Amino acid sequence: MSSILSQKLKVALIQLAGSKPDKSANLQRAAKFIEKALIDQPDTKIVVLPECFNSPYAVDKFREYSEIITPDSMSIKFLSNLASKFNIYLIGGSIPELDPSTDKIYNTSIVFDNRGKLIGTHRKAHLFDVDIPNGITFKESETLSSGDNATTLDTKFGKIGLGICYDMRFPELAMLSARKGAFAMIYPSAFNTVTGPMHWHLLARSRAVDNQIYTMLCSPARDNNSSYKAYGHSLVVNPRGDIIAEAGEGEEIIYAELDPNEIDTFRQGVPVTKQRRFDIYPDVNK
Ligand SMILES: NC(=O)CC(=O)C(=O)O
Repeated sequence: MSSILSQKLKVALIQLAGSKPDKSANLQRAAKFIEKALIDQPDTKIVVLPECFNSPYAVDKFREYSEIITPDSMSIKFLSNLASKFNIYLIGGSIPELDPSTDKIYNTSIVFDNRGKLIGTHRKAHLFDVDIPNGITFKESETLSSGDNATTLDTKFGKIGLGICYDMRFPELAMLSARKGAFAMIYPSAFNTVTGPMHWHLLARSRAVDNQIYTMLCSPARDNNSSYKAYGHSLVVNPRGDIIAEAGEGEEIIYAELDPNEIDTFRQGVPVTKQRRFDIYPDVNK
């Protein structure tokens, strides 16, 4: 039986410093860290950047920093060149996207193959609208619109599912990608110092165990002077729910090797993927 992951696969998650007002400087910083990752681990095949890695994560800034997604837009061109230069699949975190046909803004992840081709986008489907007393109030929907799709993409190693940050609280997206055969869910993210300690590890491990796949969460580094204090702790979790790589709070790169054998062995030992009872929950049989 062939595995849903075609080979052992080295990945790098770049926990970049919180983005500064200058978008081009943020892109250059991402380039510097991608280059470092490839020097440290030359056979890295997938690199992940954080949510809003080149723009402030702030409701009143999304429109100002937004880009129309075309081959010539600043972030697309820049990341496409990096992906082909370093021969990597690049999960380009997320950027604020302007849809010119509706004038709506989305929080959109952009993904490139190793030749620099944009192979997919994911618009954050669940907006982070929360109000936790004595904690945090944030309302993305003041300026963002939500995407309407679950996203699963083909790579030459197998399929990956994509979500952005708050999307990981909704198991359905991961479940749909896993059902389509994804070997991993990748979430460019930016939890904060209130919700991070509560749920970050729990959600990453849950989505991995629910589906017996890898999960990767890539956060910005914490900036204590920022109004939004990112949690950090970028993570890679294996299909058994073990954390196999974890960052601290500062700027750093974490590395992991994904192994098809880990998926296959655990799925054979605990065969939940074959034991589902769609007869008793036909409404989730998609
Ligand atoms: N920032 C987010 O989208 C999500 C988050 O911080 C949380 O779910 O907690």
